[in-house]
Amino acid sequence: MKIMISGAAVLTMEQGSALIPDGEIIIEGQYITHVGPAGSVSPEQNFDRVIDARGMLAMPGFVNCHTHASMTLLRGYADDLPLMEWLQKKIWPVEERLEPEDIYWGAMLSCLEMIRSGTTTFADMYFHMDEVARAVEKAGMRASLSQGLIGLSPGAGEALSNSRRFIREWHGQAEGRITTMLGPHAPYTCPPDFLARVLDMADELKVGIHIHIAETRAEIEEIQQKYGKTPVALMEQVGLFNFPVLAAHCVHLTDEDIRILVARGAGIAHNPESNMKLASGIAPVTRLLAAGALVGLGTDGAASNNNLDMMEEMRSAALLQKVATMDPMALPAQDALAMATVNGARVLGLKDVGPLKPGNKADIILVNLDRPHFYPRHNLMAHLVYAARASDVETVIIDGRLVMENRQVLTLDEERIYYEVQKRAEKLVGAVRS
Ligand SMILES: CSC[C@H]1O[C@@H](n2cnc3c(O)ncnc32)[C@H](O)[C@@H]1O
Ligand SMILES: [Zn+2]
Repeated sequence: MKIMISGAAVLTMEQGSALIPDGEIIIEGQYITHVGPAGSVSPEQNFDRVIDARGMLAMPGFVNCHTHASMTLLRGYADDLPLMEWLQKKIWPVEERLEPEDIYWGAMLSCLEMIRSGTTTFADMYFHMDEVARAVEKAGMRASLSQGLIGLSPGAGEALSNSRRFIREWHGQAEGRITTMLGPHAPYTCPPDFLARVLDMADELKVGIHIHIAETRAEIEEIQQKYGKTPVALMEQVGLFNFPVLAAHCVHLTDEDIRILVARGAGIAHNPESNMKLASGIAPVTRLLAAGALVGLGTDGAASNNNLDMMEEMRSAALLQKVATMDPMALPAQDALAMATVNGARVLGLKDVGPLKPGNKADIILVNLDRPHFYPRHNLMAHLVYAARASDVETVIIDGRLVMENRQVLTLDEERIYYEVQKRAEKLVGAVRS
């Protein structure tokens, strides 16, 4: 399939975030083969599709660096609680009852919500990940998937073996849109001896590790009390950072923790809305970026956010750093936008995903600029971070394929998803409450 997008303002998000006011993009198969100003494509070329994108902004799709897709099933089920109480009293008891089909439909709802808000790639950690992989394949999204592992649970050994099978079966599937990692949940659920087994497997399979680290004060106190170290220092001691790491949260960090994360090249997924809602704290993003850390943005699951909207997440990230540091220049729009897109792709180790340039995968969204909140046009990047909303995303292309056009999702049956999710959520929560 050869597609041309013409007439759009193109925000390439290449170094310096170049904006082409009236641009042309060519997509051939999965890849971008041309990005240039109007008139740069020779008129003799033939295309299967020409998308007239006048009045639109073309930009890289959002990369949600940390979520639990199927937790859309539990959206609004447990709110206004701190993390440990939320997990132990509300979430884990329901998760024990989840059937594979529940996970599939929760992930389908999540894909629908993400596509409709311009997310093209997400990183997921959960149970029954074959079902999430099936949903990703069907939706046409790109994803980095990790089977969640609770080292303290009786079934941890079996879950680890199942991770090996999952990685062997799914890594590189869906025309390469699916990649995989190992997913030990957190230092407080995965003790060092279990993590050692996870690292042996990472070495065997040559995959990275997705883990929650330093999310709450309670975690810091528990790990300090058990091991006499911070969670990051403990992870350094067990050898975690000898592998590519996707570290979710990183809220409570010492200067030494930041030094370790930067020196070891860890990717960090910042989740501002989940951290606010669970009152976990404010991640030191400004300090991390100043130190040279690689930081992407995530929503966390829909049970602690409560949506998967990366536009909103960008705005929250920028505003939160300003208020935390009392500095209005903290996390400017351009940096928030980079975190939500191209830097997110780097955090997930996706080498040919990110900036709109020839040779990169065609993961492109078209944002409708014909809206009151996008006028006047002083600064489009500021508009995207401080004024845009998810419904401004008009069209989504992933891996060179149209998955949403004029707000119609082409790969998914919305009505069926709503029906299945409502039915399953009622069964699950009703069962726990009764
Ligand atoms: C082992 S699968 C993933 C596991 O993580 C739980 N979870 C969801 N959100 C968070 C969070 O913010 N911190 C820690 N754990 C979280 C989820 O419910 C699954 O049990
Ligand atoms: Zn999480």
